[in-house]
Amino acid sequence: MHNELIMIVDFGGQYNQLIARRVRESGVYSEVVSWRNALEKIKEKSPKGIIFTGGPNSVYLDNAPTLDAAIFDLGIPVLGICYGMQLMSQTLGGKVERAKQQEYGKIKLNIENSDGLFKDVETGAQCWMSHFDYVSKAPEGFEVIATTDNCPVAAMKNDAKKLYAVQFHAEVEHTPFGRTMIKNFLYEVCGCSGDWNMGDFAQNMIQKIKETVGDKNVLCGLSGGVDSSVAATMVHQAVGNQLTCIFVDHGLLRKNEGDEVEKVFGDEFHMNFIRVDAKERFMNRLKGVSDPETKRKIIGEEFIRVFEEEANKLDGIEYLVQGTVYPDVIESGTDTAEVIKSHHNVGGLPEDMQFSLIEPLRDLFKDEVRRVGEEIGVPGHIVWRQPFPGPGLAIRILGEITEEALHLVSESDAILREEIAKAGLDREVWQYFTVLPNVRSVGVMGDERTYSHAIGIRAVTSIDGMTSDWARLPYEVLDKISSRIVNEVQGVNRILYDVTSKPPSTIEWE
Ligand SMILES: Nc1ncnc2c1ncn2[C@@H]1O[C@H](COP(=O)(O)OP(=O)(O)OP(=O)(O)O)[C@@H](O)[C@H]1O
Ligand SMILES: O=c1[nH]c(=O)c2[nH+]cn([C@@H]3O[C@H](COP(=O)(O)O)[C@@H](O)[C@H]3O)c2[nH]1
Ligand SMILES: NC(=O)CC[C@H](N)C(=O)O
Ligand SMILES: [Mg+2]
Repeated sequence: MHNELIMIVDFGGQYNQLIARRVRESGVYSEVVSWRNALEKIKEKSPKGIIFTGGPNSVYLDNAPTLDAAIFDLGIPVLGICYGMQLMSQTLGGKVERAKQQEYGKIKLNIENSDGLFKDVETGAQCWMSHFDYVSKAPEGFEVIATTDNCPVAAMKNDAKKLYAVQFHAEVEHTPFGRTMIKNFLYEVCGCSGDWNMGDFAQNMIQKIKETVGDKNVLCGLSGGVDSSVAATMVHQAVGNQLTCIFVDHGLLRKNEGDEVEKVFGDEFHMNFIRVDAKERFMNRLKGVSDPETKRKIIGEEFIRVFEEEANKLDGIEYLVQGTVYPDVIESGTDTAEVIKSHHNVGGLPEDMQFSLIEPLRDLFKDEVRRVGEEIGVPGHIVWRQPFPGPGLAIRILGEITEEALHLVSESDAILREEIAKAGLDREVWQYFTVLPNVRSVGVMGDERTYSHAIGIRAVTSIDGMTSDWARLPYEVLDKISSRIVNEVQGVNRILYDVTSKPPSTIEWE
């Protein structure tokens, strides 16, 4: 029942879970642990290999994250990436310094030895770098296996001790041979056989949920979205009727969404389903609030209060299931990563909550959740729905949420969705919606001056929501959407198209 495991030691880098998913994609299970308790966890779980991530610190400064050198004597293969390589070097007697020439972006890699780690990788291949510091001298016993024009040790290894390290980020898409290299580490170095896949993940998780829940009852926050539908289906397969799903209509949903969700869950799913009309209480609490983080925290708390009230009407509810996914966790801030925005279901949770949480998808990215959904039989039209954030239209209205603002956003959004569907782009574009930036400008309609709202269109392509690019919607489609919105939604006289990627923007505007 126990799968081969690769342990990923987190030093606070931006792409840590990307490493985890590359490993999983290659057929080996992986988990991320903080550097603070890494040694203990590694001893407890005996992984087949260890990967050190990148991180924002410099290894030679006081208080930089570090590790007991004993980790290198366990006989378990280690791959250090960026900060991880620098830490390995310094700990084992090499030298790390601030580079005169920092490397950021796409860089050519000169490979000097292509056995093992670089099997099937051509010299001169492009890799992606992001560092100020560099290894100026490899530790004794190490062979330099790659360089770049500015970096004398871009990769190094000590075959006898099974220690490997690279300065570049093998986990990002911009290092095209990264997947091959990670596979080489797993299969050539660690000797993994590849005994893991998404189907196993789902079945193991269902078993684990069954054991955790026992004979207690469970509530699930169900939005009708991808993540909570997949989570609810897993829990339903684990404990059947002990599960009750609660769908909160907070008045911040898209046009007709409440009725559509109720219909789908009534017709296609055979779970206990309750729809709660909570518009008034959400609107009351949000009155006069315009700060984005305050909105998120209020919404996060109010969701829980609604769940608690519903739980008290039922018997023996101990657990709350949420469809939390990894980007919700990392963007809400962790002990090593910065807060980008408090997702209502993680950073927005109140401290005094009466439930224990069950979040079966917490370590996964959206595209992985979709694969799990397909494995366990969630209908395609739900698995491939575009994401919609829990705080809903509240974070697409900049400033205070009023009835007028809600009307402008939901009506314009309905037009946008209709036109995207008509153009057959709804699978191609990852997420698309309108926002109310809360600016007015002058226009002329029917020979009269107007001073009305602008509406922004946001449409992005993405794989996992962690990074995204603006979608190149055809001009004709944009034209149609623009003219329909200004004609059909009173109070709008200007349409903007958001042409920023993430980073530096985020997908939502708040
Ligand atoms: N209207 C709602 N009613 C009940 N629970 C909700 C609601 N909106 C969000 N949640 C809870 O918060 C979690 C996070 O919301 P999020 O929008 O990220 O996921 P989702 O709605 O399930 O999927 P998607 O990303 O496809 O929209 C959900 O999985 C669900 O548990
Ligand atoms: O359930 C959610 N609760 C939230 O508080 C939240 N904030 C953003 N999102 C969704 O997450 C993805 C990444 O969004 P950002 O680039 O705006 O951070 C996008 O798909 C967003 O729609 C949220 N989902
Ligand atoms: N991306 C990283 O891991 C960076 C490591 C270190 N902070 C440097 O700048 O060199
Ligand atoms: Mg949602």
